[in-house]
This record gives sequence, structure tokens and C-alpha cells, in this order.
Amino acid sequence: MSTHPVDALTTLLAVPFAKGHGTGNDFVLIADPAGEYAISAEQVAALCDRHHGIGGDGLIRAVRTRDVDGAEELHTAHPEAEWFMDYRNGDGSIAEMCGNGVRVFVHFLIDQGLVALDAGESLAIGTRGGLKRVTVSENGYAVDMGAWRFTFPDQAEERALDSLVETPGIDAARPALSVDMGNPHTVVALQQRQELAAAELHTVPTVDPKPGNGTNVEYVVPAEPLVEDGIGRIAMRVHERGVGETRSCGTGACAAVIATRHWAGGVAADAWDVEVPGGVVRVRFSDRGDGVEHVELSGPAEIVAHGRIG
Ligand SMILES: N[C@@H](CCC[C@H](N)C(=O)O)C(=O)O
Repeated sequence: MSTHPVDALTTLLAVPFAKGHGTGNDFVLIADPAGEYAISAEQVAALCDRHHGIGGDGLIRAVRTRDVDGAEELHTAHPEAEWFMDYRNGDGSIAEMCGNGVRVFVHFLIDQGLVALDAGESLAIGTRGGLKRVTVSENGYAVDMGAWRFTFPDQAEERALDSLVETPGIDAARPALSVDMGNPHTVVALQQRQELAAAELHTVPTVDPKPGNGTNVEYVVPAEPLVEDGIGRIAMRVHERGVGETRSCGTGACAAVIATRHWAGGVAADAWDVEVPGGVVRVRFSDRGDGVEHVELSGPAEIVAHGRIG
């Protein structure tokens, strides 16, 4: 029996879609320039189902910011952000932000002829996590993710670790640090690659204390040496809220680098390469003159197929 009956999709029959990914974090993409598709959580889950649907870690709808309920303030403050990334996790839940997704989103807008961008040019995108500027870069697209913060700031500063995480495949509860990238993350420090490989990430890890709206959990092993030729390097796997294990998580890579830099104290690298099962993404820190440290995520984005639902 199908988990998600095809009936769930009757209102979307013949709607065009594309399939895309960024370092293996894959998405079903739907262009909705007239703001006419109300896609339910059940429909998202049916489309993202890998056995009975198209398959994806999430669904992204490209809609005009002016047509999104709840985005009125963003639209007024940033009228240049014509397009809004309506991001949903594979289980149908809403997430504030997706770092790989926003790169693939811009690539999709270009693929659909909805925008044109040359190398070095930028586009402002509306998201539930606020405005993001995406620039065509050498390795694909670079996203200014804006500011970050520790979820439990007092504890983070005192102890550099604020939660305990229990994970099948890892012998004991491990200390972790929670970082807010617009969406929630909890980063677990591991010592060995073998431990990273042994973690069973299909089930939801137990995090205590847990950020209020749940969390994405990143497992990190530093490279040795941690910094080489001025570039920091870490390996990461992730369990994503609303999905399970994915092959990459862009906001998670940013959180993992922020936690690693915090633990290492005084590490001079401004650029970090994060190796994930689906490839490598780069995270950079920069001062953009507005008094907050910005995080930039860059990496590839691909469209691999076009089709119609039904
Ligand atoms: N894969 C994404 C993050 C997607 C949202 C996440 N599952 C959440 O619920 O916060 C990324 O690349 O950042």
C-alpha cells in the first residue's frame, strides 16, 4: 500500500516540476509565478516520497514575495526581493531556511527564464529566515546567510557546549553546541572518522536541552591539521529535522564551522571547507560593515530533470 496516496496530488496534476540538488541535498522545484498553488503538507510528503513519488529531501516553490502571506514586512523593506523561496521539508513541515536550497532555487529561476544573472551578479531572495543575497560565484553560488547566534548564549560562552546528544551507533551521550542560522542546529563534536561513519542517522537523535522548534543535528570531525594553507577543514554528517539523514545541509555546514571555530578558540581561518557525503561546500566569515559578522555559504547547484506531476 502506498504511504502517500496519489489522490493527494489531484489538485496538482500536470503541474510542471524540476528536480535539482546541491551537493546531493535534493529538491522538487515548482515555479508558481502567479501564486496559484496551495500545496498542502500531505502533497509535499507525497511528492518527496522516494518510492511512491518524485523523491526529495524537500520541496521548493518559487513564488513572488508579494503573494506570500506573512512576508508583507519583508516585501516592504526589500522590494528588490521579487522572488520568495517557499521551502518545505520532505515530511511537509515548514523550515525557515535552507542553504543548499537557496542556491538551487536561484539556479532554478535562471533555468525557468524567470531571472538572468551573469558571473559576479547577485539576486535578493525572500525566505522565512529573512532576505538572502545570492551571487553567481566560481564554485556555483555564494549565499550571504547574514548573522548567526548561539541558541543558548549563556551556556555556550561558559562551557562551549550546552546539550547532550544520544545517537544510535555512538556509544555514549555526547556534548554539543546549538547554533541558530535562522533555522535550528545542534552540533556534536566527534574525535574520529570511524565514529562519524558509525552514527545511525535515520532515527531522530535525542537532544537535551533541545531548541524550542526541534533541531537539525550535525556530527563533526575536525581534519588534522584543522587549518591548512589558511583554510579550515572539517567532515560532517547530518540528521535533518523533518527529513532524516541527508547527503548535505548548507545551514548545517555553517553551524558546524561556527561551533568548531568556537571550540578551537583563536583559529585564524576565515574560509572553511566542509566535506559532506554529497561533496564539499565552503563557509566564509566576513565583515560587511553593519556591525555583525556575516556567514557566507558557497557551493554547486544542479537541475537534473524536468517533468509534469501525474
Ligand atoms: N538542507 C537544508 C536545511 C533544510 C531545513 C531543515 N531540515 C530544517 O528543518 O531546518 C540546508 O541546506 O540548509
